[in-house]
Amino acid sequence: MDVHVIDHPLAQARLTAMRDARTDSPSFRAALRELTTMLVYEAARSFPVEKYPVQTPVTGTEGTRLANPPLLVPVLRAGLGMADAALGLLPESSMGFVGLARDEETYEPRAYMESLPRDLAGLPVLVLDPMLATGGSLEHCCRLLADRGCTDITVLCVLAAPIGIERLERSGLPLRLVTASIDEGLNDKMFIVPGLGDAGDRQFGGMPRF
Ligand SMILES: O=P(O)(O)OC[C@H]1O[C@H](OP(=O)(O)OP(=O)(O)O)[C@H](O)[C@@H]1O
Ligand SMILES: O=c1cc[nH]c(=O)[nH]1
Ligand SMILES: [Mg+2]
Repeated sequence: MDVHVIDHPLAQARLTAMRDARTDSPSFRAALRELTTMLVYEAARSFPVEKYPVQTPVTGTEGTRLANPPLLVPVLRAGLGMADAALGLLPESSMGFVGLARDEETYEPRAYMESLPRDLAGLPVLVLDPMLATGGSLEHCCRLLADRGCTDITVLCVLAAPIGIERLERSGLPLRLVTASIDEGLNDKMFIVPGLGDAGDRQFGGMPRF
């Protein structure tokens, strides 16, 4: 599996703001939006393009556009904070939604929402979820996509734990990963260390569980 870490100084500065426990929800959401713009920008570097004629005020020339804009799939809740920034860079894209909540005892994902096109053959998908911890949630999401015929999945994360990356690798699913960091590991509650806490709660409120 191709894993790409975005170590640009501006991306790392936004990530640091998100890690900082003193960062409040509005600033956390702003840093996530800005970091998502950078992750999407880098992930899109390899997207196929097509040429088409455009007229400038001076003359005719050749323009460039994405040949096949991806479907965007934020994983609720935490991925919602990446959706608007991704759509801003990819305005031609459509959006599907997957709602998953990790069980606090088994750490397995519980699916509560799924709104996706029935047939994803030929359509690349950009999955948005800031956290790859055990990998259960993203494996579940990517399997839903592959079951609908998707063969080209890019997962965008803020943080990835090595064990989660290994799980996605073992899944054999057709995906690549773009992340701002590969962290050290997980604690006994399966939170990423050093991490940033619960990405959903830090954006939208909730009780700390780590
Ligand atoms: O790799 P995993 O061990 O499966 O953990 C990662 C998942 O945990 C978080 O969601 P959470 O279940 O906390 O739901 P939320 O977004 O509603 O907070 C996160 O956004 C991922 O989806
Ligand atoms: O560290 C973690 C692990 C899973 N989900 C989160 O939001 N944070
Ligand atoms: Mg959460």
